[in-house]
Amino acid sequence: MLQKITHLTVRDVRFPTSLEQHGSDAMHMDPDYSAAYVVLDTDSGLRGFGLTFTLGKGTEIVVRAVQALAGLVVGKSLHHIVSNFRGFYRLLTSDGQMRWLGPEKGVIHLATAAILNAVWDLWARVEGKILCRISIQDPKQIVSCIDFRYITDVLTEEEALGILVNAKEGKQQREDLMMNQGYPAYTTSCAWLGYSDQQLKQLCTDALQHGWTRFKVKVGADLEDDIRRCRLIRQMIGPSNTLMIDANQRWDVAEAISWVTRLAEVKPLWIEEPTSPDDILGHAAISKALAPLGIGVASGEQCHNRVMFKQFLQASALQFVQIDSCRLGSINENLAVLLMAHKFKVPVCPHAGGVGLCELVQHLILFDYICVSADLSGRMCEYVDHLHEHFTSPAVIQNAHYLTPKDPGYSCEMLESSVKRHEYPEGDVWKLQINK
Ligand SMILES: C[C@H](O)[C@@H](O)[C@@H](O)[C@H](O)C(=O)O
Ligand SMILES: [Mg+2]
Repeated sequence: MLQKITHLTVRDVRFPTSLEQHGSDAMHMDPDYSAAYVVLDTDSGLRGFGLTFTLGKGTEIVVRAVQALAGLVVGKSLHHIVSNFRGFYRLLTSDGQMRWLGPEKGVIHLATAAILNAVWDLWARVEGKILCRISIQDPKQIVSCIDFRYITDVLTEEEALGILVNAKEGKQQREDLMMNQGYPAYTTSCAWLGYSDQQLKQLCTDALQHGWTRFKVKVGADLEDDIRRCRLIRQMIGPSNTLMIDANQRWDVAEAISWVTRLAEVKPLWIEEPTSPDDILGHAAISKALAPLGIGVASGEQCHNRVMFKQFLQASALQFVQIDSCRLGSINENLAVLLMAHKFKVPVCPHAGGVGLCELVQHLILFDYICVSADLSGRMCEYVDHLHEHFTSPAVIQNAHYLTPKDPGYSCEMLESSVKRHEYPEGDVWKLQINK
């Protein structure tokens, strides 16, 4: 069976997380974690599920962008797509008219991610495997999914293949380790910017009891508040646990350096998104200034494509690469970034949280460890404890590690009942909000 894609559905699904300021940071004070949620139907009856993450308003624009791309997908067979996955990636990203809307950035790229995530999910389901196991199979197949256009000055197809072939050694032990112990995670759930000190303390106490050892705190709106909150959390977690801070692009370059210098006393491992996500040289300047303080720079959740990541790496502007499963063009583009990060010896610590991001990115980080980096030092994947109950195969955390997923696919199928209730604006949850 060729698994012909007969239909694409896309829905606007929003969760009112802003009501309790979950997810709030110095630039996004009231996010409603949302998704453009894609379902692909096939003639075999099997379906593929994918999504891209948004913050509420504007999700309808991403939905329209997915609809605009749908004609490139419907009617194709999965067999046809995956036998030339690079070509299919290009088809979606290089349409002679629609590429003007990007290229490979912004709404059109988020839409591409949602569709491609669903295609990867379908592929894994057809093979009856969890997603990361699909890509673990054969290095040649992996590189055939990557579009090397614009990055061959840093990574050629042959080099990529070399990295994957070299990493074959010890693969079984790494797979076993992931099965038994899982992938190390950190939590961002304790210290969103809108949380009170009391809430922060309570959540931190609970997290410590559950075995968390790595914590991220939102900063950037008010320096005195940041000093107080960071001292509080450092005091609670003690000197040997890990603390990271995240400013979500709030500062100019000089301001970032002076602000973070004031926070150096709490010994953060990294400052995340100190300034505009497009300012590669700005990040390089900040990295250079903070290196003597032992603070690295992390970014990636709004780094819009592999070309940007290439330049960040070339300019030594990042010490931690934060791939995102919905910002880049799905697994195809993330594979390119994982391989470039490996070449530059920069650890990958993915962005997750939101809605569905933990479910998706856990597959990518497993792939990274098993097939590319073979290394866990300095590496961890973000975890946020919200909205997992809406998925049919939610990410599972045990002892602050992501356990290897079990069900075939890419783990982002939502419960139909949840989708119905949260569909915007006609779902019950929103009808209630709107009528308040
Ligand atoms: C608006 C969102 O919650 C962001 O604050 C979040 O993705 C954050 O930057 C993170 O690193 O988890
Ligand atoms: Mg962040």
